Amino acid sequence: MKALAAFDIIKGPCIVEDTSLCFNAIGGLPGPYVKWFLKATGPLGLYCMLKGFEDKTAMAVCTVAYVNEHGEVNIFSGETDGTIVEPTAVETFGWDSCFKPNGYEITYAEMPKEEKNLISHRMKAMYKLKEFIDHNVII
Ligand SMILES: O=c1nc[nH]c2c1ncn2[C@H]1C[C@H](O)[C@@H](COP(=O)(O)OP(=O)(O)OP(=O)(O)O)O1
Repeated sequence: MKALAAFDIIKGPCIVEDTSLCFNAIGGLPGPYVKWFLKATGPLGLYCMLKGFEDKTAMAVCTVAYVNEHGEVNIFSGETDGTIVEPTAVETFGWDSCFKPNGYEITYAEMPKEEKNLISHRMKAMYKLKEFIDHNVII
C-alpha cells in the first residue's frame, strides 16, 4: 500500500520503509501500530503494557519496499530480537529507550549510533535491499 502510494506520487523507482515493534506476550501487538501507541503513551507506556506479563521479549522489524520503474514491488525485512525494559534516562529516537537487543546490557538509546546501526532491524533490511540493488538494478 505505502509502496504503491509512493510510486503514484513519484512515478518512478522509490523506496519506502515501515517499522514494527512486536511484543511476543500479546501476539505481536502493537506491531505496525507502534507509532500510534508511542504517540499516546511514550516509551514508559509501552513498558507498562507488559507489566502483567512475565514475557517481556519483543521483536523489532523493519520492512523496506523497493518499487522499480514499472511499479513492481520487492520487499525486504530485517528483524532484531530483544526485551522491553523500563525506559532509560537517555531518550533518543522513538522507542529506542525501552528496547534492549539480545546480547546487550544496554538499550538502543544508550548505544552510539554507529553501534545500533551495526545490529539494528533497519540495517538488516537495508543490507538485503543493497544486495538486491547490487545484483538486479542497473543504474
Ligand atoms: O529504530 C527505531 N528505534 C526506535 N523507534 C523507531 C525506530 N524506527 C522507527 N521507530 C518508531 C518511529 C515511529 O513512531 C514507529 C513506527 O515507525 P514507522 O512506521 O517507520 O513510522 P513513520 O514515522 O515512517 O510513519 P508512517 O509509517 O506513517 O510513514 O517506530
